Amino acid sequence: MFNVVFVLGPPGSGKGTICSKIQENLGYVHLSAGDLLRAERERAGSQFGALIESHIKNGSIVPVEITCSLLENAMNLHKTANGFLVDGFPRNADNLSGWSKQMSGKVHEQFVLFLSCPVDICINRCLNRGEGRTDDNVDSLKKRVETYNNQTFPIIEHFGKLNMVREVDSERPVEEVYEDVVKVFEAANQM
Ligand SMILES: Nc1ncnc2c1ncn2[C@@H]1O[C@H](COP(=O)(O)OP(=O)(O)O)[C@@H](O)[C@H]1O
Ligand SMILES: Nc1ccn([C@@H]2O[C@H](COP(=O)(O)OP(=O)(O)O)[C@@H](O)[C@H]2O)c(=O)n1
Ligand SMILES: [Mg+2]
Repeated sequence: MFNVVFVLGPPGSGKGTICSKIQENLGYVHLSAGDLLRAERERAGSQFGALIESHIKNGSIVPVEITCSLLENAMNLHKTANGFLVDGFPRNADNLSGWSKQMSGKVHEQFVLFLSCPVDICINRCLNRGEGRTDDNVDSLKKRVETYNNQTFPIIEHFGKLNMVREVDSERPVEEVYEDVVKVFEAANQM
């Protein structure tokens, strides 16, 4: 049974930044759904490259069968991890139902880390991220924020009703955000 923590929040809220610090210090393996999709897009011989790129540019969500299989394959490469940080997933109802279908009985979902940050700040962070991503431009960001508001936030609310959401204000400097995030992990694991 793999321990899983879902990490959600608007684009640019700091999911990747915080996950890499947790991975470094707490023995969880960071799996970014976006990074896995970008790697699959680049993989020679992938039949999904063009489909993935069109979703990424449009800020829409790739069908779960693709994303969930990438996540499960990556988890199987790290069988001894303390747990997995599943970053940027589940982002819509299709993601959630596909995950449940494919992963139930194989994973224990510990909690959802929700990094909350005002959207205007998030957009500025993305525009200054400097990773050369095809979706870090004003047009794509508008669509990504719309997708977040209409599809992802309802998923966070769904987990909220199950008392699974741990919200941390990620508008603050990284060190302060991280300090609070560590407390959440300590409480969950009684470290
Ligand atoms: N707490 C923070 N304060 C200021 N900048 C941040 C903070 N967290 C992340 N960043 C920066 O914002 C950008 C987006 O962060 P990232 O971790 O990629 O977010 P996400 O994965 O949620 O899109 C990066 O350039 C990162 O260095
Ligand atoms: N579960 C997911 C995660 C990302 N994606 C796609 O990948 C894009 C980038 O996701 P990301 O997690 O790397 O973006 P950030 O929130 O880190 O900025 C999203 O806008 C979607 O198009 C997806 O389709 N399904
Ligand atoms: Mg990210």
